Amino acid sequence: MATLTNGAFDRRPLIAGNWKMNMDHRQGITLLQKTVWTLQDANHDFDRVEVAVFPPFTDLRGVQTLVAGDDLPVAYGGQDLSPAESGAYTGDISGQFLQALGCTFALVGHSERRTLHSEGDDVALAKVQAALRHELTPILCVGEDLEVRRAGTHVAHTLDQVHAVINELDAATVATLVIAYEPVWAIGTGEVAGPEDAQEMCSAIREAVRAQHGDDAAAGARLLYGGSVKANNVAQIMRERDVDGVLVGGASLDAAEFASIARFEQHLVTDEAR
Ligand SMILES: O=C[C@H](O)COP(=O)(O)O
Repeated sequence: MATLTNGAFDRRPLIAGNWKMNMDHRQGITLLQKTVWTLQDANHDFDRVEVAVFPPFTDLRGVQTLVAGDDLPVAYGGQDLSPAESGAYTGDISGQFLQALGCTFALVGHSERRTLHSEGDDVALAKVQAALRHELTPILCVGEDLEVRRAGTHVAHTLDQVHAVINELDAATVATLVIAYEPVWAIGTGEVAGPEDAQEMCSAIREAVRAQHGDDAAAGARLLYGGSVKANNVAQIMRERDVDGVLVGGASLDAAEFASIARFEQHLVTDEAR
């Protein structure tokens, strides 16, 4: 979490909740209401720390109606999108549809897509480009599995995934990109990469962006950590210099827990007071 001397963030922190294949369209509305109400009751400054949710596709229309109707200060996005625009792509959802539903973001290249749907870096690039065509901010997910981590080649492996996308984009676009480092071995397992692991990779990603696209792109790109983030470990992760936010799975299904994660600054104060 890079901060300026006046205490302002130089990149707005992003707390993102990926609901994965949980919460039907009714449950999703309730969860979102509870999450936002909890944050509003705590006077959360949504302009200072951005909050976004990633519901299943079938929830998005309801989420849009709720957010627009109640003027909720929360962003939302698709968990995936098609690399194609329209036509004979059964089961796909296009960036155009997400844009029409008011989405701000689209997750791309999540490890569950890479593993369960055999999506490689070429697909991730095509999806990032599709998102950009529709003014959606892609959140490119990258990271290594346990085998790669044990072999000690995790940095090179993850940077290959990053380069496969950023090398095909211009510097101005990369400056707006969000990249989420999610070590696969820490997703949904309760295993959390240490804050130093998150910093090691986020720093390496930022330097890779700088080497490819220069200082402005490196200063602008927001880098997230994801993998078993909870209220009780978010502060240590967010304290790291190159970590600008977190991508939360399981804990985003609990409104109080996710709200507490979004209010990570409170935990920083508490930790420092100990
Ligand atoms: O997209 C979120 C990540 O896969 C992390 O999931 P998790 O917080 O349940 O480990």
